[in-house]
Amino acid sequence: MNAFNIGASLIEKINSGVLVVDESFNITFFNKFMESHCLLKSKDVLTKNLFDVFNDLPEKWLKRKIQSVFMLNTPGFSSWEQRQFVFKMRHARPVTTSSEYMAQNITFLPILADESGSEVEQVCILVEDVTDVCFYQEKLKETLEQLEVVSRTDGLTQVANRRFWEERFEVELETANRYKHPLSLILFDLDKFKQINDTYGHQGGDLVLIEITKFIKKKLRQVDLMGRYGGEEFGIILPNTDAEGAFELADRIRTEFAQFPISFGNHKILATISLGVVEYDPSFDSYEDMVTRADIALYQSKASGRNTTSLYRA
Ligand SMILES: Nc1nc2c(ncn2[C@@H]2O[C@H](COP(=O)(O)OP(=O)(O)OP(=O)(O)O)[C@@H](O)[C@H]2O)c(=O)[nH]1
Repeated sequence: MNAFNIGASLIEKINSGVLVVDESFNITFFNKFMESHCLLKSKDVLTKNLFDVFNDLPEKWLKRKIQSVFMLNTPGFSSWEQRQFVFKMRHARPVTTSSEYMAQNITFLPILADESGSEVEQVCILVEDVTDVCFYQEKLKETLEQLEVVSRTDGLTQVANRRFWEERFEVELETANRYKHPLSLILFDLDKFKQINDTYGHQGGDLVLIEITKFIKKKLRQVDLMGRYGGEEFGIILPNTDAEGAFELADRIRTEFAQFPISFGNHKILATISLGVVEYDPSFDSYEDMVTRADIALYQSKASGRNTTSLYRA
């Protein structure tokens, strides 16, 4: 077998698509890979126009790509990240991707009329199946997104953890300061939570923390952000909300939660919360200043018998 025959036989057997077109986009070569993945026979497509055989190709884009190889005598490339596939072929991988079609890297190679010359006679289109790469990239992206969510979420209650909540608080405070928008903070704490733990065990206590956050989440707007500040202490940032609005929301949460029985085995737990509310004032130096003031108001609520809402006043 001479070198030419070896080459021809290899091209038929490689696990990539090889298709050659002339300057009028007529197909002059179509290998076995293309035949089996496109369910077409070579004898039926040879001499036919590429865009008649495949009527769902991105015609304008593909013509430009092929023409530039003819004109410039340099290879061209298209990655699956730019265009997931050019030839619509189903992939046969035992994996689930977001698309049922084969992800492809496409290389466009010039074929010269004469090896010593520079006139491009035909263009070879090499179709590489990269469905696996695409699948693992998607998985990696998904995992990174999940990791990001985990890194800013409190594991027990699924609200923002303290670090993320404080970061957002700083941003909201700067925004309120710059645009002179109101901003309020509610700090709340479960009443006699130690007693709840002592009566129902830690699991009962954990359930109360989960249920209170779920209960409150439903009452907040999309832009509000609840975070776990400490063990049984939580903060709610309320952008574009003044003291009056924040107090009204806080007290509504308090009264409604006090009447919300939490089922724990055969028990119904009725817990209450104490709350402290503060509105941002430009004299505050930082979000910590605001937390300190909300904490003073929260302390007042505890001191006046718990299950109370207090507004901080300078
Ligand atoms: N189950 C459970 N308990 C927690 C968690 N974090 C903190 N605690 C408990 O919360 C209790 C807080 O007790 P205290 O600070 O004495 O406050 P309290 O009993 O709520 O009393 P007041 O705040 O004064 O009404 C402690 O017993 C902590 O162990 C948690 O994630 N799960």
